[in-house]
Amino acid sequence: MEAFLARKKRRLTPEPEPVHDNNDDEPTEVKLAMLSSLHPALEQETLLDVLLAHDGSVSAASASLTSTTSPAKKQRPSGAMCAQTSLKHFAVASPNSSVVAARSPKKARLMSKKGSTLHLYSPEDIAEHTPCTIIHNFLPADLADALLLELLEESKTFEKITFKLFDTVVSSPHTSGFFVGTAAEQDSQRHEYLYNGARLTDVRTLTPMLDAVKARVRDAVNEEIQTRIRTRYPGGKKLKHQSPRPWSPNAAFVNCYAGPQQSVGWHSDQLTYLGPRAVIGSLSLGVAREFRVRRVVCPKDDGDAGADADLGGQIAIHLPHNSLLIMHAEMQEEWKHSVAPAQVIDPHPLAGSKRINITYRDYRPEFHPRFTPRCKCGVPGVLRVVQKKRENWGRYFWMCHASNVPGKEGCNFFLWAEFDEDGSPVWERMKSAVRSGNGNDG
Ligand SMILES: O=C(O)CCC(=O)C(=O)O
Ligand SMILES: [Fe+2]
Repeated sequence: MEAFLARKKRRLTPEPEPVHDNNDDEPTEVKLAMLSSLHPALEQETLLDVLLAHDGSVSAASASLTSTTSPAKKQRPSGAMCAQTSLKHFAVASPNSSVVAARSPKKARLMSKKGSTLHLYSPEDIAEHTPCTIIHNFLPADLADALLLELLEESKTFEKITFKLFDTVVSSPHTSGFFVGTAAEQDSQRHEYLYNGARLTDVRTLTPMLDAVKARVRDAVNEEIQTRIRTRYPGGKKLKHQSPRPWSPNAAFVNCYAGPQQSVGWHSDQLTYLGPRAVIGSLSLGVAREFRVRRVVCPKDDGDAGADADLGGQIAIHLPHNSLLIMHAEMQEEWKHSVAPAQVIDPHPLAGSKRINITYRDYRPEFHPRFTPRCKCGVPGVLRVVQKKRENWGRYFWMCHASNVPGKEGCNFFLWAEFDEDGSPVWERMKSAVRSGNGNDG
């Protein structure tokens, strides 16, 4: 919820097409990429149809295309009628992810093309092509409806979040409320934690229903994490810096989107209090909206920081009422997400045009601001990851957050973050970096 502004458009540099050998064992999307490299003027949909018509033989498909009289003309398939024409339309290789499909290492990653949106509905497609998994009809229907009604009532007193962006104070295009488990946590959140460099004044305690649902979300998320590790991560092992401990949510941000125009801009969630490789459980209630995800692409050279960050298109995950989306450990560092304004919505019988979203989060005790590095402004720093420069790509660092406080200037504090294999901070190594002068090179 901390970042909701659309980023500036940057120059895009096309990525070279992957080169593959002709091999009958290749999955369809790889064959499609081969065919595409042989017939670059033809649409992927057309190529797919021809490929299927030739039983997956690239050479036969290619020969038939070569003999076609007007190859550049798009040939629409007859009877291709569905909401999602084909996932194969989006096949490109993606070189810079820490995660590969464990079961099918040769499989090309599907990614939406620049400027296009790939719409995903089924849990299988979402698990395969995004860093998320989804569980539809997560709660018993009555409980989901009751929780929705309770939060619609709560949301009447939610506020837009405001923060300072450069010299302008901006406010989020939706409202939010923050809930924690106990009165002690409420007090600590009000007086010790910072969000966008500012204190939260409105911190509430979890309602009994939010608390009961938290336990269900916790169990489901832990199961999904294990499945993800087993089936998709290299060697069936958790990611480096991912916590091996069970995910244990102790806070919930609740967002209310009061109509189709309310939204949240492209962002990654702040890792400052969650630590690296954080997992988030996100429950949607009310009107169905599109949750968009986009991979952060490593720029080709540092001379043009972030130049390729917009390369590739976006994937829209449809979030109906009562669906639980799990953002897995690879999400925040390597992907960005947003909820775009909607052109049209289907009104929900209880919520009208409103959508409620609950993100359950696990605030790790070792990332309490009492322990994290403080800058010259005297406030705890913010934890970020290098996403815009090829050099040090994916490395974590602490920096000053005070520049986001309205009316306050920040300092140039910068410190590389050091974590052990399980993502716990290694403060000693960070302190020695400061002593040796390596902590302030940002
Ligand atoms: O509304 C959603 O589904 C996502 C909200 C979100 O990204 C956030 O609160 O950080
Ligand atoms: Fe988010």
